[in-house]
Amino acid sequence: MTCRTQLPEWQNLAQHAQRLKKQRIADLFEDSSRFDAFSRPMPFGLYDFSKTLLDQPALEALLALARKAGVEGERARMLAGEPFNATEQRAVQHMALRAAADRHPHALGQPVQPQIDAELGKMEQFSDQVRQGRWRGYSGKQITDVVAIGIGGSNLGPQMVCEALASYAEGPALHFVSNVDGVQISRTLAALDPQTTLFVVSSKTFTTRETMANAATARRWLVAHGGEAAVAQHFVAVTSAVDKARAMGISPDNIFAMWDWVGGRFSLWSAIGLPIALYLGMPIFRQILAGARVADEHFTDAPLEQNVPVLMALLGVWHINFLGMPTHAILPYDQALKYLPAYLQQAEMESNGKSVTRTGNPVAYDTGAIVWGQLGIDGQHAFYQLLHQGTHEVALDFIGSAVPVAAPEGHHEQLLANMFAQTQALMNGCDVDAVRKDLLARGYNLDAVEQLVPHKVHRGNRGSCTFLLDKITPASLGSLVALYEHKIFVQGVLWDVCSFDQWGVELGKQLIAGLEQQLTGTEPPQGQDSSTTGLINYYRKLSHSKA
Ligand SMILES: O=P(O)(O)OC[C@H]1O[C@H](O)[C@H](O)[C@@H](O)[C@@H]1O
Repeated sequence: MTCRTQLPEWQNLAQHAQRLKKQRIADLFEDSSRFDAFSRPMPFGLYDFSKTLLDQPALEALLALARKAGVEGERARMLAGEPFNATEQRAVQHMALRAAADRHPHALGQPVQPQIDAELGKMEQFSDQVRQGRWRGYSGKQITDVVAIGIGGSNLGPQMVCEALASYAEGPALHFVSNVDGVQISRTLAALDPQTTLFVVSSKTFTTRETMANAATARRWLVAHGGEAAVAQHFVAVTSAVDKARAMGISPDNIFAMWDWVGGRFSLWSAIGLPIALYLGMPIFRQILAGARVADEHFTDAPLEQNVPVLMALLGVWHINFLGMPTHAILPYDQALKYLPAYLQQAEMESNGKSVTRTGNPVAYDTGAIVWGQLGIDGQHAFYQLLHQGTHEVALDFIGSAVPVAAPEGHHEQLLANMFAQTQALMNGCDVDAVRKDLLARGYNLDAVEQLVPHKVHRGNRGSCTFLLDKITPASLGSLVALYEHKIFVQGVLWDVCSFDQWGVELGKQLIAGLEQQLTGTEPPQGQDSSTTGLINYYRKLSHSKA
């Protein structure tokens, strides 16, 4: 495969970028059809990318790159269950988890639908039992609280979804524990009754140290109150390493399977979603899957120029590689989407934060966006100053919903007005003349006006995309998440990187055991750099003086 930067399509895009950098986005709106040309219906909503520095020739050049990179062929390979995760020789079949009955997905030649159906059935049975009070704890009481223990892909998806759809909740109270910092599990357990608490230990590998430490602490707490026999009624596991879960004393009946053809950060649709089913009920979980399926069908069937995740991916490449904007902020204007930025941060950065191509050659261009963000309305009072007047340009996704889930009179309009106002202010800015006029009208004297003008000018021309969902529902949420998943896939193809492995997280993990030993040891630390030695010694001095 030719290096991307040597493709005529890539070079053509560089020329378009040079041309457009002299252009103002606001001026592109002189074309009265701009909104129609640069927005698309998306499942359960509308995607507006008209407020970006893009015109029709540049958009066509981006689509040409997508064709040249073979997005459609690669999509077919992934869907066919080929070893698309090449460095681990695994299929990539998270779409199978929500596939229509007639799709018959395969992974490496093996049908996967029977396993998926069986696990969904098991989730249904178990979550119904717990929610209906038929599943009893060791003293015969119903379950009132579920503690979901897991980290990364085994935490972020369920936590994001449960927060988003909390208004549908009518099951047991739900608590998430991910951090090995003992404060989190201690505080969680302190407020709970062991007789009525169920633990869901989620870990694809069942080796993740943070999760294993938290599970062990929870287990000790339970056993101290209810004895060893209580584990069977109070612990369930979700994992692809069934043997390891059994070794923790969890009964095979209480182990929910996942598979190596589902990446952790794409796994909320599998039994990793068990906390969702317990909290919201299986019918809601199935609606989430159904919404994602609508997005999958859009992704697989819509032509590239109408295909929202393809357009999202292309815009990302445009911003990063041609307009020099390496960071991407996710700005939800809906309280429900509070944890979406954190969720997408893992999904995107762990997938496409790579610096070699699929054949192992160094890339000659930037990959994976640096994803960050938080609820937009809070961000306005925190970091938007930099978005409006800072030296960095940031790619921005504003996400709101037309119909609120619940809002006292006037709140939702105010929220949406804020979102639209920000996108306008960023794009239009406020030039010297407008600032001067405003200050004079406010009665400032001429000297003060001239001093203040440079500080108050907003140069504008800062683009953004807006996702306007009809309403946050289980289906629309499932669809939105699936659209971002597909964006990640397309970007991986455009950048020619392996999006479905994460070797970069391993090295740090390997060093932990040795360091743990040295922290607790008394011999002078061996084999460390002087920085780490100094830190260990400082820690030891304090921890010994505490003792
Ligand atoms: O589900 P687990 O095996 O416990 O893994 C939890 C997480 O930890 C790893 O370090 C990876 O970076 C993530 O991709 C994964 O989701």
